Amino acid sequence: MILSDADILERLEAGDLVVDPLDDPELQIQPASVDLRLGREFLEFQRTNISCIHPDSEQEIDEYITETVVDEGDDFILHPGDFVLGTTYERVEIPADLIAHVEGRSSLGRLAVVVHATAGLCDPGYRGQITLELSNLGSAPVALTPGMRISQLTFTELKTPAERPYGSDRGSKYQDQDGPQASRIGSDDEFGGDQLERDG
Ligand SMILES: Nc1ccn([C@H]2C[C@H](O)[C@@H](COP(=O)(O)OP(=O)(O)OP(=O)(O)O)O2)c(=O)n1
Repeated sequence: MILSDADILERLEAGDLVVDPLDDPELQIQPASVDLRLGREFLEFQRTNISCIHPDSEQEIDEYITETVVDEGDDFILHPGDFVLGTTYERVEIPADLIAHVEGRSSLGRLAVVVHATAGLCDPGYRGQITLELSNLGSAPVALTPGMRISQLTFTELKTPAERPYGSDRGSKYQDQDGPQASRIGSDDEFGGDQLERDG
């Protein structure tokens, strides 16, 4: 079951679902979602210097990325073909019996701005800001203003609460993330072909 505006408000008031800060609930709580705003930090990917990223090398990923913090009153220009990581301004806490989906807003989709390239799921138990995978599929640069409502979160109730919510085991690489976080796939417990060869 997907939560409606009334359900969302009830869970926010109960305190187990957190969206913080929720400065303008009337504007941000939509019929069945909560609009989240864009933060000021961005991780940009260099176009040169690295010929190939090996996902199990966090050093290569970190070398390939630079951080930009947009000054108050300025915009971040997302150029055609760009892919950057942004962050929601709000921090969320998802209780063990809900799963949240990050969706783009139609108004930005109509400008060819995609808010999550692949991953759009916030696990039961997840706490932190949400990293946005921003890309511009259009042919004109688009100015993104920190504070603008950029994405929306929908909530689905699980049949039973998760037994091992996010944060309760040794995965959970992104728990309590603050600002955009680059891929930490290299921290996976089991990674790559060696494991497959051993299994085979
Ligand atoms: N666009 C997104 C999608 C997810 N998340 C956060 C909330 C998720 O609960 C957490 C982990 O997401 P995934 O399970 O999709 O990621 P991984 O499987 O790569 O990480 P882990 O191994 O930690 O589960 O990251 C995020 O910040 N931004």
